[in-house]
Amino acid sequence: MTDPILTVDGITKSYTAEGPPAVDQVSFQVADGEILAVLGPSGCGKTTMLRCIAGFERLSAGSVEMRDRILANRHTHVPAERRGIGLVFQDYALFPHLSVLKNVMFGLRYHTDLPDKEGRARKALQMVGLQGYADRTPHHLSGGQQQRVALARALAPKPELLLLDEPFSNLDALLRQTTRQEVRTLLKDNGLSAVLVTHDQEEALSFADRVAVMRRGRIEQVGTPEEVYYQPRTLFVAQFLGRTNLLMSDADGTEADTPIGRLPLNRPASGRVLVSLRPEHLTLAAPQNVPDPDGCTPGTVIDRAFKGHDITYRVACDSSEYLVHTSNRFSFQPGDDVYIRPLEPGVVLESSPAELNTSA
Ligand SMILES: Nc1ncnc2c1ncn2[C@@H]1O[C@H](COP(=O)(O)OP(=O)(O)OP(=O)(O)O)[C@@H](O)[C@H]1O
Repeated sequence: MTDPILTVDGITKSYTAEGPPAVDQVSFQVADGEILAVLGPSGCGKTTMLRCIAGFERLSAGSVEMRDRILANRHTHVPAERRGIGLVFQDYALFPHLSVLKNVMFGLRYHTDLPDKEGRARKALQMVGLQGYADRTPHHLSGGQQQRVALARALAPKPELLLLDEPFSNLDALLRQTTRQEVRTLLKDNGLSAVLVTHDQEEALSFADRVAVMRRGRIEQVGTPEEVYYQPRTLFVAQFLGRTNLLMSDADGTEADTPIGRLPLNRPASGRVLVSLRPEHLTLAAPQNVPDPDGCTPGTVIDRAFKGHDITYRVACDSSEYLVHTSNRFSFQPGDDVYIRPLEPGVVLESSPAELNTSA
């Protein structure tokens, strides 16, 4: 990693003396200009972690550093307004009676010595493409535009780091997609570093350069979107990031016997292991197109979900069901006999097969 802008080292936050901490020994770094998404289900501690970095919560343990400056540890707690961090929340928290420009200038309230606050605020509005809206009040803007005003307010003080807490979740589906694309482009064009917290897998995968998957106060895996999606380390990550096929398998080195035949593995393993295969890593073929069924498993199509550019099939093989995601060039109907064939190595999960029923 190039020089990290943010180093979070073993931070822990307990609200109560009993029970597990809300944030439990979380460590990660954010590189200069990087967007990191922290992805996890409701209640896993994402907001608490962000509030610890922002300075709204005191740490129970660990440290937060920005560049070489300690923001928080056992002895130090730099107040939020002196951390040089910009914040954008789910509810834009704009003042309805103030103009867009005044709302953005509010972001500069601690910068008492700044000579031209209005000029700075207008530049921030320009960055988010709202220079023509300075005199309007927020309720004359769409949800996406209001969120961009909130972003301009956070950007006006020129923070070194932006923290984004579910910033797109109040927007409807289409606006959410376009707004997050615009915000990503804006962050990238300006070389800004950001931490986004979200419970939305698609948002994390499409918005971030790296994704940290969080569960029960801990980070379970950090990697590029492709790594966490295609090479999940645990059952939780495999299931939280999308649909997957879980195969109880017997591994002997780089291969395993699985319910759908012998399969190469992404890493060597031995004994009883749980193997994950995404639906798009399986394909189907009609029996007449499979002269040599070696490496294929016979099955029957149970149902299909047509999604325009692709189709997801549910296929029964013996007593198990598998999901198979194919392009719409291969079309089968419920009841069709098919062969199911893996296209990629199986991904060995660190989770024990016994966790299969207790992974929530
Ligand atoms: N101020 C508080 N006092 C006591 N417990 C809290 C407080 N804030 C959060 N918690 C608890 O800490 C845990 C983590 O909550 P947090 O809001 O950080 O999770 P989250 O992942 O952001 O969830 P969501 O996506 O639903 O906001 C939860 O069990 C929550 O009830």
